[in-house]
Amino acid sequence: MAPVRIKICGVTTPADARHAAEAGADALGLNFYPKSPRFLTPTAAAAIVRDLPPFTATVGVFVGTPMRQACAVAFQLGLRAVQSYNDHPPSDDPFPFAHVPAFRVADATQLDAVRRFVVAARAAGRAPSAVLIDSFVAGHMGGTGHVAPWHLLAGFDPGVPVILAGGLTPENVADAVAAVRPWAVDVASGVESSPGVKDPDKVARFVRAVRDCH
Ligand SMILES: O=C(O)c1ccccc1NCC(=O)[C@H](O)[C@H](O)COP(=O)(O)O
Repeated sequence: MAPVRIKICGVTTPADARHAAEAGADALGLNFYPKSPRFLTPTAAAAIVRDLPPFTATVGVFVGTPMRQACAVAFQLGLRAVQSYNDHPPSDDPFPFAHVPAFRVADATQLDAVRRFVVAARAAGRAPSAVLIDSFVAGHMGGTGHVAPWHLLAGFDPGVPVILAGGLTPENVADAVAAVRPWAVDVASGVESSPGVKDPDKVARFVRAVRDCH
């Protein structure tokens, strides 16, 4: 099995970000959603990006932001990817950024919507680089700590890589990988001591747990 990639989402300080990168995270999420406890201004995000080792990917998290505007922030900061929560394929080409639409899933119908999104985006020449599947919690866009429906996701193949998010922790991530076989895993609250504050020990244990998956 190819190694499962790891994104640590919602880092809020250069020290937390650097530690996650040094612990072995492949990617870090920088959250630009003002209602999130993990929210960053572009200036604060720039300080984080500047301080990272060279080979760690940075992903901008945007909720309801027009793609053109999200790409402008990504361009300014030199981000690798744009994770978006818009409900339809972008009408602007996110090139040169990897586009990762995020979906909050509670039932099988919503997985059909993910498949349809990928087909429509591909037909428009804007296939996503991956899709992020998160749990559905009414009134919350992400970072909820609630587990996604792994049983629905086993064998789910939308035609692009799947990033599994939602309620992952150092303790349950190996079971999640065994059940879903995702291309990557994503965690925010499960490696924190309080909202927006990463716990270095939890981050290191999360990365080790994923690296130990076979
Ligand atoms: O983390 C947030 O506060 C957040 C708020 C609004 C939209 C997205 C958000 N996070 C995006 C992520 O990719 C999280 O890692 C994902 O939702 C999983 O979070 P968690 O269940 O806390 O691990």
